[in-house]
Amino acid sequence: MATQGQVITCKAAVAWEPNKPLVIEDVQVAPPQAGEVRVKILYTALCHTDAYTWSGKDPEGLFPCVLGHEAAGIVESVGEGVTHVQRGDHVIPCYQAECGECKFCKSGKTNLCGKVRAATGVGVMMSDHKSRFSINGKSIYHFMGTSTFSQYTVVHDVSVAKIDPVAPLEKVCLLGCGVPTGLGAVWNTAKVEPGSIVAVFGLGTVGLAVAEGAKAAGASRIIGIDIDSKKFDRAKNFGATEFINPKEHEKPIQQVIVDLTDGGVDYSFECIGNVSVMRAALECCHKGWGTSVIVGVAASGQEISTRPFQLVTGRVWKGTAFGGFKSRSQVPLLVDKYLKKEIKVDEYITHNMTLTDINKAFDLMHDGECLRVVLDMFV
Ligand SMILES: NC(=O)C1=CN([C@@H]2O[C@H](COP(=O)(O)OP(=O)(O)OC[C@H]3O[C@@H](n4cnc5c(N)ncnc54)[C@H](O)[C@@H]3O)[C@@H](O)[C@H]2O)C=CC1
Ligand SMILES: N[C@@H](CCC(=O)N[C@@H](CSC=O)C(=O)NCC(=O)O)C(=O)O
Ligand SMILES: [Zn+2]
Ligand SMILES: [Zn+2]
Repeated sequence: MATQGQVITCKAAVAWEPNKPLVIEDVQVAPPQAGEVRVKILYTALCHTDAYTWSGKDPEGLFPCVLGHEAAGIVESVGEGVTHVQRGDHVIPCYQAECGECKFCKSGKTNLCGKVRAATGVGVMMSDHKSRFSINGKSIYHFMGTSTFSQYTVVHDVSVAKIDPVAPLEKVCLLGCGVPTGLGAVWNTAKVEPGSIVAVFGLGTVGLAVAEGAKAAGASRIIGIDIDSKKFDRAKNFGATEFINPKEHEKPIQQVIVDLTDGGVDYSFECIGNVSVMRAALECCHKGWGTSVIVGVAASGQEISTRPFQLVTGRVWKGTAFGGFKSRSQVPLLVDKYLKKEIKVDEYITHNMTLTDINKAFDLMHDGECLRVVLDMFV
């Protein structure tokens, strides 16, 4: 039955309130308006940023909403004026847009895009400042411009990347967030050179992707740091060469690392979202040139600090969003790299479940064994 131009009623996991179990609801998804695309989401993964917003600590978290931003699907219909994708295209929704025309996109200095960010930060579509999701007339907010915990979602056309239809959607959904973030933090943000010494704080999906990216960049030592030593064995397969558990040391972790590396590392990456660790990650960098990249998302109200002397003496503190990748143009290239077996993706998927099990899937994320859970949206 043709659905184009019609409201679609489908299943979605709705976050009615912070921290309350998500509820699988029948939601109405309005047709895409001009400059919008309605996507049938086939697979979505869960990212810790979904859990962060759900917790109520995200200043941009609005409820009720449909969370989710790491997914893959097929275009169901497009609104007026949309030319770069059409019905049937395989796509990855991109929480970081790329319009190619705004001040940010044209700067050549950042992957951030300004076109729809104000609207996506308040859970609505740009054209009319309204949501396309509702339940019996009650409006439900969008999230990160993606809302992939729904069988159908509406995104801005600048927030969707067309990919090779050969790619398995149940795998490449991961290229919507965590894996590109870690790889790009190394390749685009830090620009790690061959022979570098790298420290990775936090060996979840993002930290492992940092290790993978650092190995590909030719780093000579990749030091993995985690408070859970069970993470270490697996991290070897992603490129980490040595491991430190801060709990097993009396000295501050930055001092332990400085002592082990003749003065500090060339590059460090914080992949946790803990502001104390962010400080340690900066301070374990080598005087004169060491660069630390903040990747983890810290909750509202948290602040970073260090002695300014750390920066005066040449250390550099940076951050990265989506690993600095320009989404619409570079996500398809990452898919191609996966198809050529140049980057890992399957290895980050530890669990496969269904949309109905989404609350169990979130529980699993606290399990030390879990990296990414992929949900099949239509089982
Ligand atoms: N900047 C960006 O564009 C993005 C940021 N993120 C953020 O990256 C962070 C990491 O994401 P995932 O890898 O999925 O999370 P994860 O929870 O799977 O991994 C975090 C790891 O840090 C370890 N850890 C926790 N506290 C620690 C401490 N004090 N010292 C050392 N290790 C510690 C945990 O044992 C775990 O292995 C999250 O904050 C997430 O929101 C995720 C995607 C994109
Ligand atoms: N709303 C949050 C912002 C959290 C954040 O920093 N998000 C990252 C992506 S995390 C993905 O899993 C990001 O890319 N930020 C840039 C952006 O434009 O949002 C808060 O206010 O804490
Ligand atoms: Zn994410
Ligand atoms: Zn732009």
